[in-house]
Amino acid sequence: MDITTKLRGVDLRSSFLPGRALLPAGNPRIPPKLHPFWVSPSQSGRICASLVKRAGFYSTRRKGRSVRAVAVETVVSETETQDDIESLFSESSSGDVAAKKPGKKKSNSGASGVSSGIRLENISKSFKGATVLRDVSWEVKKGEKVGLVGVNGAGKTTQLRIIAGLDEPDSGNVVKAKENMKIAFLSQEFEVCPRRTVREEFLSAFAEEMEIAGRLEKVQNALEKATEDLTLMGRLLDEMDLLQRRAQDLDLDEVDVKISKLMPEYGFAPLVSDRLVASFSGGWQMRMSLGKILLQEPDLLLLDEPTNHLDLDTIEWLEGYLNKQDVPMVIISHDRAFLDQLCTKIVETDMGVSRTFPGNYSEYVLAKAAWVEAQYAAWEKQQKEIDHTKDLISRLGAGANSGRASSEEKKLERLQEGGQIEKPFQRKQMKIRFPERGRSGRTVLMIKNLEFGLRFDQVNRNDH
Ligand SMILES: Nc1ncnc2c1ncn2[C@@H]1O[C@H](COP(=O)(O)OP(=O)(O)OP(=O)(O)O)[C@@H](O)[C@H]1O
Repeated sequence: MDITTKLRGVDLRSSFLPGRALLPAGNPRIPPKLHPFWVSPSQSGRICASLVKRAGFYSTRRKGRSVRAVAVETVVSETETQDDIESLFSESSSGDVAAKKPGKKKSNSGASGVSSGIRLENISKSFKGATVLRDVSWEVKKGEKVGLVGVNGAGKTTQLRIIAGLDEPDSGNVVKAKENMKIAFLSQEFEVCPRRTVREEFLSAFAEEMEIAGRLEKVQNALEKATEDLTLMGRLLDEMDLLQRRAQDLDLDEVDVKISKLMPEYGFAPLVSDRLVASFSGGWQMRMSLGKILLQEPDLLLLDEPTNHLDLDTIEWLEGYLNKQDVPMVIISHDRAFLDQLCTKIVETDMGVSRTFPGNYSEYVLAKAAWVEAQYAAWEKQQKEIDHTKDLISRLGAGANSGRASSEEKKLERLQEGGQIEKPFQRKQMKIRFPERGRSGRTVLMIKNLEFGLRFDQVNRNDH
């Protein structure tokens, strides 16, 4: 039976006034396709007409009496409405604000043995059986800017990904100065949304603050509509109080101030606040991306090739800006001048092994050359000693000198097992020579009476 047909001519808007509907939990007499809202004629004032999609009369028994009731299918189901209201409330309304407070976290500094930043301890990582990192150890502290260098595929990005928790090491630890450390990662692909305005883009950095602001607004709206339901009003007021305390902890009122202060630092005039991100060049989008990251006040900043695709002016701006920050930083860059301007320490990864050199890139190049030289000299000296000992053993042989021969053998064992110095690995430098050639003159190539053809037997051979 089509209940809607039966209702034809009934003006629902005049019959049902805004309000909440009653729910006849699982009443089997209401057709399943009709949403089980029902109101008896005496309760008809409690349904919101704007929500009504279909409705119909039906008979039911209440307290032994047969009553005519109305089944109503609503646009928004009762369950959804109920869920919407419930979604406004925090999981725990105990008001444990401190536990949720970001930025004011309990510091366990010292417990890990790292006062600030992070330390990599014996990190190893292989991909498909190929070892990329072998017992890699180094650290970065507050005020330090570490440049990660190495040839393509040396494992630089892998180290950043392990620090950021995007990859797991096979063995070893990343020791952090505190739990829940905020680690920011600026990669070559700047994370900006082209459809946002500049101000909206910066606002998106305050995800938690924006969530609280949005929830506060929803609770406020719900409160205005809940004037007839005192229980709900009470719950909403409690929720509002909780949210307001969280907003205070997060300095919600300061968000706009922070953005207004930051924009000129990044070169954005107040006038461009409402311009779309899409209308800015890559360099300006990088500024937004970096700005958003630093607005979150990270404990560690990871930068992977930040200067790629940037013009010279923006690179210089970036150098100046990063130089003023004392947040621990790890930078991967093939731009030596950039590393020279910023780095306080260089960590080189070569054949899976890392070595730390104090200073900037140029200082690293000199120190590395000196290290290779010293290492080579030490290796050569040890090789001579090994050869000499071997020679001595073979000459002493058995007999009266056997005692001395055996002590030399022990010495050789010690040299070969424990203290053997590794020969420093030096990559072959590619040498490209362009021989001097005289000027070619005006005519570079002249072809005269050239003929070309194939013999019949050659054509046949090619066919097979
Ligand atoms: N998820 C993966 N699966 C398989 N191999 C990987 C994976 N990630 C990295 N590798 C390999 O590990 C090695 C190190 O890669 P990584 O990106 O860390 O090097 P890189 O030093 O950053 O190189 P580049 O300077 O070219 O960016 C490379 O040989 C790479 O192919």
